Amino acid sequence: MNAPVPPDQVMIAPPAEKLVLEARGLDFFYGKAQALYGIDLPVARNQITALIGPSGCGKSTLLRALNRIHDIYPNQKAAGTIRLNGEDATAMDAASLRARIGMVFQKPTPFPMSIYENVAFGVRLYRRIARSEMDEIVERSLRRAALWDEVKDQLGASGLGLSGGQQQRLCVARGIAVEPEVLLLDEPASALDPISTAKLEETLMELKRDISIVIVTHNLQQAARISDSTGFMYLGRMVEFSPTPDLFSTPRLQRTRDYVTGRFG
Ligand SMILES: Nc1ncnc2c1ncn2[C@@H]1O[C@H](COP(=O)(O)OP(=O)(O)OP(=O)(O)O)[C@@H](O)[C@H]1O
Repeated sequence: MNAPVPPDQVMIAPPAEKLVLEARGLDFFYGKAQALYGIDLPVARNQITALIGPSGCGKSTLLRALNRIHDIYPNQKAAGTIRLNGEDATAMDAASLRARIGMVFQKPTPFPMSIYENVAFGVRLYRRIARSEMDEIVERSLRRAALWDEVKDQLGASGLGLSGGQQQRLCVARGIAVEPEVLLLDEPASALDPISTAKLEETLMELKRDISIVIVTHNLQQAARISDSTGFMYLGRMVEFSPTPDLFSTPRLQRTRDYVTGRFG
């Protein structure tokens, strides 16, 4: 008898009723070059989902596809299904989609305007509201991003004058001010010192009560510390997706084991 062939993919997804966002069979192309192959990504509500994998495996591409950033590049194309709270996200217009799925990038990207305006700007794109209500939204968002105490006396100062860690939390505040259902973060701590990283991680752990989070990270300890589920990607494929403790302590596939034990990557 032949030995059983090991599976080339393991997917231990959260129960369907817990999913807020779900990608299925997602392919992505930069011109003729295919960067994602049939990706399945289940994102559970009020959880942190981490994406890990070696450089170039497609983690950023996957986040960008979920946020439909490729819409502005004529040669980039995604195919497959993406459902957001049961709705077909590929049929939504990009602006409404981005109000519901926010994104924070690797480098802090505050706008060249005041701290207050950085947070208010996105809200104004979607709603016309009175100044007093905007003040409340700005304060609430800065509090939830754990930045309020550090900036409450300088809301009129430029966002560019903050430290890198503060700028990144400002970007989180900007991202959550529009109250998205999902927040995508692409290596948000890669430019931060350990103290700012710890603050950002605490912020994310707090935020997940209200917002579902997907985070790309190269820092395996960070994924293990803060996430509930982890997806390991390799060469544009989702190789193993499991509850985080399982993926790190008892990975099913050899390739995942090699990566999480630092044998390659
Ligand atoms: N703008 C682009 N045009 C063409 N190919 C691209 C572009 N951006 C990324 N790619 C390719 O797509 C693949 C996936 O890249 P991606 O940046 O998504 O990987 P990643 O896992 O996020 O890497 P890293 O961890 O280094 O950020 C790579 O082969 C990369 O060269």
